[in-house]
Amino acid sequence: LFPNSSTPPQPSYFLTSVLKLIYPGHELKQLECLTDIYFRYGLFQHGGYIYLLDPRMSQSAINKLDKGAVEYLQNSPLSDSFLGSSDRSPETRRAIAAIFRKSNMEANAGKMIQVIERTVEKISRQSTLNVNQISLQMALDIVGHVLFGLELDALGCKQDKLIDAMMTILHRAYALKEISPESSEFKQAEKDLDTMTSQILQSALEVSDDVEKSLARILNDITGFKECKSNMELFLMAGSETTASSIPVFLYLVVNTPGLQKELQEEADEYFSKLRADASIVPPKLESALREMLRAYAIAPYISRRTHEEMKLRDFLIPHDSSLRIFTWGIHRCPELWPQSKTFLPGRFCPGYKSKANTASERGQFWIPFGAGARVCIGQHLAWVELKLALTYFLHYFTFSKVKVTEPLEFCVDWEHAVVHVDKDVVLGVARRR
Ligand code: HEM
Repeated sequence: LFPNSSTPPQPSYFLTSVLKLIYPGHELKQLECLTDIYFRYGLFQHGGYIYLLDPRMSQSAINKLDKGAVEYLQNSPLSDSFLGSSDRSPETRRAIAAIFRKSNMEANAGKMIQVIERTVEKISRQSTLNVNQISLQMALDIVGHVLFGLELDALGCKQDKLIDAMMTILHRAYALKEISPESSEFKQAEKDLDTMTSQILQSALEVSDDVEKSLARILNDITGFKECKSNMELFLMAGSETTASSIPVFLYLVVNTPGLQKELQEEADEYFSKLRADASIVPPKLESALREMLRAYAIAPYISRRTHEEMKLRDFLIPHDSSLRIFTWGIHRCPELWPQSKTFLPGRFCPGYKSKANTASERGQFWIPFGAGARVCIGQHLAWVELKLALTYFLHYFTFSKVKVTEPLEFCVDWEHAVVHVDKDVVLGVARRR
C-alpha cells in the first residue's frame, strides 16, 4: 500500500476498486478517502496526476510552479484566456490589478447593491425559490455592472441566452457529462457564447469613461480584440459561476443547521445599514460561516500546477512535466488538519472559537479556497463583497425554509475548469420578513 521510495505513493488497484464500489460515481468522495489515507505522506498519485495534501509541500508548489492549465482547459472556450497562460499572465494581471483591488471592489458596492435590491424584489414575488437560478442571474448582472459597466439584461435581453450557453458548457457538458464537447448542442452553445461575448465587449468598449480606463479597454489595448474576448468569457464564467454556486450551498447549510438562520438574521438586521454605508465592514458571524462553507465545500476543489523540471518535495522526486493538483477539497476536509473536519461548524472562524478546543491553527490550518501566490483568484474581493452584501440582504429580508426537493445535496465536479457544482438546483421555501 505504501511503497518506501522517493516516488509518490500510488493507491493499489484493489484500494481504488473498493472505493469505487463504496462511492460509485463519486470521484470527489473517493479522492477524499485517499487524502485521509495518504495524508501522512503529503501526496499521492492517481489517474495521471499528483495530488498534493501537505500544506508546506502545497505552498511550495503553488509559489514555484506555473499554472498547469495546458490540458485542463483543452476543450474549453477559455483556452485562450490568461487563465490558461503562464507567459502572458503576469503582464495581463499587472495591467488590471487596480480594478480588482479590495478597496476598488468595496467602492463599487453601490453598483452591486443596485443589482441585489432588484434581486430582492424578484425573490419577494415567489414562495418557492430556485436559489441556483436567481443567484446566477444576480452574479452575472453584478459582473456586467462592476467589471464591464454594462446592464447585461438591457443588451437585447441577452442575459437568459448567455446563462443557457454557460450552463450548457459548464454544467451539462463538463460537470454532469450529459452531453459531450463534440455534440451539436455544445458547439451551438460555444458559438452563442462567442457571439454574445463579442457584442458585450463591443458595447463595453463603447462605454465612455474619461477618468480611468475600463477593464475592456485595458485588456483590448494590451492583448488585442480576440484574446480580450477570451478573457471577457473568463470573467463572465469565473466571475458568475463561482459566487452563484456558493450562495445555494450556503443557504442550504443555513436551513439545515438548527438555530443558524436566526443568529445570522439578527446579525444581518444589526449590520444592514452599516454595511450599505461602508462595504468594508465585516459581520463576524456571516464571515465565519462563509469561510467555513468555503472550507467544507471548496467551490474550486483543486489548484492546478505543472513542473517544468524535476523537483524535490520533501523526500519525493517529482518528475519534470508532471501535472500537480493541490487538492483543496481534501486538504480542507482532512481530520489531521481540522477537528471535526467533515462537519460544517459555522462558528469555526469566529474570534474566540479557538479557545474552545479548536486546534486547527496549532496544526497548521491551511485555508486556500481562492488559491494562493501569484495566480491567486483575481476576483476574490469581488466575490467576497458580493457574497457579504447579497447574503446580508437576503437574511435581512427573508426567511428560508426546507422543501422536500432540496434533499440530499450531492456534489459533482467540472474537472476541466476545476469547479464543484451541486448535482441539482437548490430549491427553498421563502417568506418575506420585513
Ligand atoms: C467564491 C468565489 C470564487 C472562488 C472560490 C474562486 C476560486 C478560484 C481559484 C481557486 C482560482 C485558481 C487560483 C490558483 O491557481 O492559485 C481562481 C482563479 C481565477 N478566478 Fe476565481 N474564484 C471565485 C470568484 C471569482 C470571481 C468573482 C472572479 C471575477 C472575475 C474570478 C476570476 C478568476 C480568474 C480570472 C482566475 C484566474 C487567475 C489566474 O490564472 O491568474 N473568480 N479562482
